[in-house]
Amino acid sequence: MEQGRCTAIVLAAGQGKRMHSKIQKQFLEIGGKPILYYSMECFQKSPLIQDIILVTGEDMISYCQSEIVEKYGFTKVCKVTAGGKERYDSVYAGLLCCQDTDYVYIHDGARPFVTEEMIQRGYEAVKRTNACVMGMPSKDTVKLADPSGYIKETPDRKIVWNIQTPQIFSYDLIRGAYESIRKKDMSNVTDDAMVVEQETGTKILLVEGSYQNIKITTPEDLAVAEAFLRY
Ligand SMILES: Nc1ccn([C@@H]2O[C@H](COP(=O)(O)OP(=O)(O)OP(=O)(O)O)[C@@H](O)[C@H]2O)c(=O)n1
Ligand SMILES: C[C@](O)(CO)[C@H](O)COP(=O)(O)O
Repeated sequence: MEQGRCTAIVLAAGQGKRMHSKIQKQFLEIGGKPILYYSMECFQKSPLIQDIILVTGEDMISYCQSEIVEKYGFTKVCKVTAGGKERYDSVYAGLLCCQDTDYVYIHDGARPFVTEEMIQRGYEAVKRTNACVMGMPSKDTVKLADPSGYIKETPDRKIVWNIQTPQIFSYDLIRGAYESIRKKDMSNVTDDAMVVEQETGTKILLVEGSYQNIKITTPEDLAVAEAFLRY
């Protein structure tokens, strides 16, 4: 069976405000290498991925080119491009750079623990469904709050998942969904699945990621990440 062409869009244009560090978190080091290095390395190694588009801040493009792409030999990178103010602006910038691709893996550069097995699981799922996202069943009980901070509802934990990246879609589907939603208010959009949910009738499959596939967001996540590297 012919293999579909896959492009990874790796997002590294965020400011990392919740990390409170001088350097944007994706460039902070864990295990002696930038956080961004680890997911780039995984997509570089995966035989399923043909191209990588790295999205970063306008002022970090030349740094990424020399200190990430060239330094670590990420030969699959076909474009380092400027992102936008919000995550969804950066995703859209990445989508505009895709060429002749069948599937896109949209991945947070702040999630260093993506694995080749996850990329494989995502590929098998997206070929069947056109849309899938990595996640894990919630280990905690989840409450929905009312505007005053009281519990409004407790969803059945058996159907609650915490969502991760990569989020994987057929290119035409995600590009069309983004084109359509960009004309509207996007302020509630926090992941790519939401764009497909809101703009299309496509059912999106939940695929097991891993409990290690954390998004490095706040300072204590750095200690957890260092521990995972030694694990
Ligand atoms: N305008 C943006 C915002 C986020 N991201 C990327 O999207 C991923 C997930 O976003 P998040 O963890 O929220 O990163 P930041 O926006 O950098 O963090 P914060 O919200 O704390 O500022 C990160 O890899 C981040 O670099 C991006 O490419 N462009
Ligand atoms: C896409 C995401 O990583 C899924 O959990 C998450 O929604 C990104 O949110 P953030 O506020 O941009 O970190």
